[in-house]
Amino acid sequence: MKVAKFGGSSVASAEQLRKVANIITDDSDRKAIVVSAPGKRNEQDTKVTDLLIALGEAYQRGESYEEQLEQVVARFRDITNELGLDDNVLSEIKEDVKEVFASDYSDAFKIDAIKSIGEDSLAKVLSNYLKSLGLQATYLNPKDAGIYVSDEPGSAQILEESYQYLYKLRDREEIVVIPGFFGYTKDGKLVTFSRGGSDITGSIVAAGVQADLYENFTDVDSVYCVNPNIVKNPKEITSLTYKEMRELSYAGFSVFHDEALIPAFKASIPVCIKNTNNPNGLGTIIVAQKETSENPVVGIASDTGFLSLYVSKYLMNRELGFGRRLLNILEDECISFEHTPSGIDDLSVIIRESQLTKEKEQIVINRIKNELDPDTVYIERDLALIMIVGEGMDSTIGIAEKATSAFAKANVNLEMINQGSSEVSMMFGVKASGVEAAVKSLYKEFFE
Ligand SMILES: Nc1ncnc2c1ncn2[C@@H]1O[C@H](COP(=O)(O)OP(=O)(O)O)[C@@H](O)[C@H]1O
Ligand SMILES: N[C@@H](CC(=O)OP(=O)(O)O)C(=O)O
Repeated sequence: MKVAKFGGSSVASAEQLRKVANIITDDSDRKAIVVSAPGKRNEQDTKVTDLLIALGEAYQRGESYEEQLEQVVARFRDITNELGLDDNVLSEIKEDVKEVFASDYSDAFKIDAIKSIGEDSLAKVLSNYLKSLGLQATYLNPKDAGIYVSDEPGSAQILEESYQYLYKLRDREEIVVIPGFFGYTKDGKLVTFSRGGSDITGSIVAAGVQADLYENFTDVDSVYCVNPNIVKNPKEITSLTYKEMRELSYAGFSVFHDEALIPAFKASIPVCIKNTNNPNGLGTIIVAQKETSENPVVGIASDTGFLSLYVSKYLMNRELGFGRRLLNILEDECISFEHTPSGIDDLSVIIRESQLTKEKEQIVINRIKNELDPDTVYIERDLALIMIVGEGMDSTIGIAEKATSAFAKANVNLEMINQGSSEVSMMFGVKASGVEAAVKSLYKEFFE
C-alpha cells in the first residue's frame, strides 16, 4: 500500500487534478491520498490557504470578509465547472465559514478551522472527481481517519494513539482521500499543523497504515542539492537519508516540511519526492541508510529570518547557571530558540525573527540587564543560516576549509559557525544580504 500526497501546486486547477487522477489510476497501490489546498496556478497567483488566512484576519479586524470568501469560492467553482462536478462544495464552504465564526471557540481555533477549509474542500472535490471516473473513492475527514493532535493552534503535534486508528484504513477496499494540514483534539477541536503541514499528514498516514512507500508529489523532478530559486538548474539528488533531509528541510529546503520526516522515519517508511508534471521521473528517495557517494556533501540549504541575541560578561564561564538563567528568561517570555553558539565570556542565542517582536525585544533586553548584570547585550537582526549537509562529512577532512574559502571568494563575512554534534551538518550564520552570493559560491566549491 502506498500513500500519495499532492501539494498545493499539484491541486491548483482542474488541469492539475486530471494529472493527479491519472497518477492515482496508474498504480492501484496508491490507496491513501492526502491533498493540500489549491496552490498557485502561476507566479502571480495566491494560494487558497493564504486567501483563507486573509479572510480570518479580516474577521479578526471586525471587517467584511466577503471579498476573500468569494475569491476562495471562485477557485473551487473554476475547478468543479471545468471537471463537470456538482458544486455542493461551494455552498459548504460558505456554510463552514458561517458556522466557524458563530462558534464559541477562541479566535486561534476559529482561524485554524478557517485555514483548514482549503484542504477539506479539495479532498471532497478530488474524491467526487475520482468517483466520476468510475473509481471506488471516498472523502475521509481526519477526525474519522483518527488523526488526533495536541491543542496547539497552528503547530499541532500528532498524538501517538492516532496510529492505531489509521492502521484500520488498510481494511478499506476503496481509495480514501484525506485532507492534509489538520487534525482534531480529543475533545473535538480542529487544529492545524504549521504551514506546509500537509507533508506531515502524509507522513502520519503512511506511518499509520505502515505503507510500503510515502510518495510526495510536488512541482519539481527531485530534491536539488541547492534551492533552484538561487542557483538555476542545480544538480539533482537521487537519494538521501532522513537525517540529511531533516537538516536540509530545517534550513530552507521548503520542498518538504522539516517535521514531516519524523513519523515516516520512526516507521522506517521510504519517502519519494516526485513531480506531478513528470510522475514517471525517478524523483528523490529518502531512506534510513544509503551508499556513501564520492561527494561527502549532499546539499546546501539556506534560510533567512533569524536574529542573534548576544550577551557578554567577563568570567561568564565561572558563573554557574548563567546560560540556564538566560534561556529561562526566553522560556518565560515564550520565545523558542534555534542555536546557542558560545565563547568563554559570551553567548549568542539564534532565534527566528518571528519569535521576537520589537516590543518583546525590549522586555527581554531589560530582564537580561536586570537579572544577569551582563557587560553587553544586544540583538543583531537580518541574519541568514546556511547549512552544508552530508553523511560523509564526518569522515572527510577539509570541508570547513573549502566552505570558508567559498565565503571568502563571495566576499561574505561569517557571523557564526556551528558544527552540529551529529556531524551530518555544518552551519554558518551570515547577513541576509550576503546569503545568495554565499550559496552560489558554496555550490561552485562543492558541486561544479
Ligand atoms: N532543494 C530544493 N529542491 C527542490 N525544490 C526546492 C528546493 N528548495 C526549495 N524548493 C522549492 O520547493 C518548491 C516545492 O515546494 P512547495 O512549493 O511546497 O510545493 P507544493 O505545492 O507541492 O507543496 C519547488 O517549486 C522549489 O521552488
Ligand atoms: N495549504 C497549507 C498546507 C500545505 O502543506 O500546503 P502545500 O502542500 O502547498 O505546501 C499551507 O499552505 O501551508
